[in-house]
Amino acid sequence: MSDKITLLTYGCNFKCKYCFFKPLAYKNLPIKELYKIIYNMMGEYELSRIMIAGGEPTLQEDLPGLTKLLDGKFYTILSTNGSHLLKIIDELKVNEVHVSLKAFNDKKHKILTSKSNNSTLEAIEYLGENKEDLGFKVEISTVLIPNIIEISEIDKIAKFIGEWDLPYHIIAHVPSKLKAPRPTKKLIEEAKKTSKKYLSKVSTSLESRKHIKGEKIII
Ligand SMILES: C[S@@+](CC[C@H](N)C(=O)[O-])C[C@H]1O[C@@H](n2cnc3c(N)ncnc32)[C@H](O)[C@@H]1O
Ligand code: SF4
Repeated sequence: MSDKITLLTYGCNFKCKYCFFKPLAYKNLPIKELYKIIYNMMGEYELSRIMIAGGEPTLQEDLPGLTKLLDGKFYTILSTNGSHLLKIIDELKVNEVHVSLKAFNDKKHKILTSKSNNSTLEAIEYLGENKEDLGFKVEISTVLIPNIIEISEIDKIAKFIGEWDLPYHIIAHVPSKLKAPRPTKKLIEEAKKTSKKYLSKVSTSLESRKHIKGEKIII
């Protein structure tokens, strides 16, 4: 049993063609009730880390309130597409924020997600400029998709975030809706090598975050 759970929030403002998030059903829970469930699980399962993802968690009105309730009791990681992050950033109480930048080229971004990357780039710029004063760690990530988001795009993203030397995580595409394959180990290693030209901290899904098949907790 892992010490980490992922809270999946419902709804998203992007329509990423490759997104593997498939909500089958959801419950509308007041944050205090949700917190009570999590708190009870903490004792039972030795939980210490919570990832808040989705869907797009920053669209949930009471996300800052939830992070305040979790603050100090759990190590909390927010996973976001970054587009609404600046609207709530001052109210968040989290330990890490992971921003996924789907593409640097805006035309590509619009084709892939249905939205411009302007607000995500703005959020990353803010995180970079203020990284010493944020009070949480930051990580930027990109899904490497053969023939769609390739080395040239990773190179542009790494160069952009290189200005602030933000930690970068390269995620291997998991085929779901989009019929593109998984990148090969060679391609992932090449993407890492390219990013290392600009960044001191680059990780890939080859090294971390393996999803354990069949292990699910549903609230
Ligand atoms: C499902 S999203 C939820 C959080 C937020 N909406 C976002 O996009 O960052 C969580 C992470 O999964 C990644 N992701 C989504 N579909 C994927 C796929 N088919 N293969 C690999 N990663 C994927 C996203 O890029 C993001 O980094
Ligand atoms: S922003 Fe995140 S949740 Fe929304 S469609 Fe894209 S990958 Fe899926």
